[in-house]
Amino acid sequence: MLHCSRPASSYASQCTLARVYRLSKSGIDSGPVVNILTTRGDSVLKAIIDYDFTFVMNFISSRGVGSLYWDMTKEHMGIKNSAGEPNHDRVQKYAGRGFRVVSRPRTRHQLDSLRGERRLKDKYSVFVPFGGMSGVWYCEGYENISSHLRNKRYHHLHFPLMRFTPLLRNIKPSPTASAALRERVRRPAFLERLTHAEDLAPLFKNDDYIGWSGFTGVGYPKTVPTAIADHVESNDLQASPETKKKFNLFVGASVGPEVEDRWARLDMIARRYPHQVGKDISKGINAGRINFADKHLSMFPQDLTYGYYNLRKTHGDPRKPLDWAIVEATAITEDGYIVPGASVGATPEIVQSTEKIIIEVNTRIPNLEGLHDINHSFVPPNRQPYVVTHPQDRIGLTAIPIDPDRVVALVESTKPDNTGINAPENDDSRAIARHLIEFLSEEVESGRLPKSLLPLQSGIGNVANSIIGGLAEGPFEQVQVWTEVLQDTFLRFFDSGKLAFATATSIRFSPEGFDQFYKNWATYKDRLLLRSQQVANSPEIIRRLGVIAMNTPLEVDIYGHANSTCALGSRMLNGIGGSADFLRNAKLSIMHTPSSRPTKSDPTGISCIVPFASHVDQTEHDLDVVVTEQGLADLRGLAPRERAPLIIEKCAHPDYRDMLHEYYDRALHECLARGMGHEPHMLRNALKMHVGLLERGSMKVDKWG
Ligand SMILES: CC(=O)SCCNC(=O)CCNC(=O)[C@H](O)C(C)(C)COP(=O)(O)OP(=O)(O)OC[C@H]1O[C@@H](n2cnc3c(N)ncnc32)[C@H](O)[C@@H]1OP(=O)(O)O
Repeated sequence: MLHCSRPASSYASQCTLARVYRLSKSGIDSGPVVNILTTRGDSVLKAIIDYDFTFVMNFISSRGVGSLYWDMTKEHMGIKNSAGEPNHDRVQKYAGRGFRVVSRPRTRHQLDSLRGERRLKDKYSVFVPFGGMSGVWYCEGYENISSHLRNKRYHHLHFPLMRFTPLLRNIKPSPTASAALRERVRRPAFLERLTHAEDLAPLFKNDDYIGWSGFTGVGYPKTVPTAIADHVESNDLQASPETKKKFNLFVGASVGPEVEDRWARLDMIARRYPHQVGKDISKGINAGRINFADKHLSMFPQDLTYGYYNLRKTHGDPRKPLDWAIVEATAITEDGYIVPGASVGATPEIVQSTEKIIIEVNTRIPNLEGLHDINHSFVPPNRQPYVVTHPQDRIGLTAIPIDPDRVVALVESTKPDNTGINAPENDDSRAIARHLIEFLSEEVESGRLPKSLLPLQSGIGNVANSIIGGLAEGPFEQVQVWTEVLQDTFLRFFDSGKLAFATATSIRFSPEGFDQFYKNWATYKDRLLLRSQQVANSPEIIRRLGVIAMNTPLEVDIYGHANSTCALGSRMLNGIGGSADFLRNAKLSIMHTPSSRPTKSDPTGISCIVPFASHVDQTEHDLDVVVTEQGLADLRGLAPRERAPLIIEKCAHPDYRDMLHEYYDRALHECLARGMGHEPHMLRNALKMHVGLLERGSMKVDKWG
């Protein structure tokens, strides 16, 4: 039973308030209480807005639930609106409910939201209407219901002002669009959603599912993720389990370390799919703090749209795998479509799969309109073929279509992509490039490849850089590239006149490479296309074009199984990336690696040719060629017992060659004697080299035992 009383209100006389009815279960003023306010004016909201603490700025009306300071309410914080005794009994009351009162707001956002005039429908408010409308209405820039509802139904709820202490007025102006931004954003309605990144930061809740644009450290959002990290750090949110924020982060591939590694250092990442590069993120994964699932890059966007990543998500709209997409654009079209930067990655599927979109328009990076070819993702049984028969075929749009109603905020960014220099070439990588160019020349001579080769895919790292650099000086003309990432040496390849056309999903140039690229944009732009990773890495297209795929593993075993991801079978490095998308489907599947790598105690302590790969990403069924600086093993058409001696002889480092031959000979002898000699192993010794590395810092084995 509810009791109703009508207490005198101390503030009723100050405003339009007529009556306060107090409902409580017990009839006394303790326990949960509901105040029903009636006013003399045309709306009760003025009475609420005139109240002198932000605590009571959260209310239920006949139309819905509103909060004028929802970010502070979430943080259990209230701000005094007028002079008075800090231990005032009304403050104590809220303290008893777990709030704390601050006389000075702590963040710029809090200051800003107290600035001068407040309206019910300003950008700091949130209103959840009852019935008939889906979703949350975020005022002004945050609205996601149709504008006629906003304008018509809520018009009478506008309130002209709120009185605040002069100290807190006009602390920070609203963002105004720069001339550069106005030029880039051709849909003016989006400019009305222009927001400070730091105002958005408190909106992200623990366990939110967040997608970012970006791929191999380019085209990722820089400003909002930095503001979120600043908010977490400056408010010391990670110190307590109650305020701690850990997010589920989905990005096409890696992004700049200044954001991703920082999030990892602040322990803000609960889950990260499907590829990453960075010391701190990898440390977080291998220390067990971050759940990472490594996925073929062609499959990640489709799995997102299939709803595989939100199967266990317990909040939000189940049809929307992500709560937020934060994406970088270099321009926005009249239709509100996003023109990405130097990568496309999984952005089309990320914006397709999200409830809310925040766009960072980067006015420092040139508008790259025309560089992209974008497809929409359909799910089976409505999936369409990608009708590409030549690398230069365009099959999509020049910008990423989005639902404009889902765009909740726009932020201007002027931060560059943080790419750093490309891995430098060295003697080993040049030797590998020479072996490969010789092999490809023989293929042309024998008629198995045309003179211009077939479209090339090249991974990242110094070997890939050397191969492409070598091709710039090599014998092949009118070469085409169908790849995932372009590195600096592609500029040399273009400039040599030997590269006719290249398509990828990302351009990962060094800062100097980008300078050269942007300066000479006119000369490159017609010979280049960026596509989504689902198309760039599409098995269907790779197989149709007969791509020549070349990637670096950690280790290859004597039968042709390769490990690209887990050092010593356990320690995750970056992830499989697109290597297996290409190697599984290419016409020529090539893995290149130095034959050995140094450890602290032994300059050749790691052999990249091992008896048994400690983790398998690419299998013997996929690989055609293994090449190291020592030589090249052509495995095509060979059975496992033919492959092993060839790989050891051609590819192993001399420090390991005899040891590996002995392993194979003994394994063969033992397994044939048992009638199980198809792919012979001595299981007791198969990982002995790895154990040696773990225990002694070297893979060298004295005897097999
Ligand atoms: C985005 C894309 O997908 S591009 C397309 C191609 N993508 C891929 O191929 C993805 C998978 N491949 C990769 O990530 C890389 O090629 C790698 C990691 C396999 C090799 O890259 P490299 O630059 O040659 O590796 P690097 O020499 O720096 O070795 C990385 C670490 O692994 C260790 N390591 C390398 N090989 C081994 C090995 N066989 N056993 C144990 N540890 C090893 C190194 O010592 C080094 O350790 P550190 O970080 O403590 O110094």
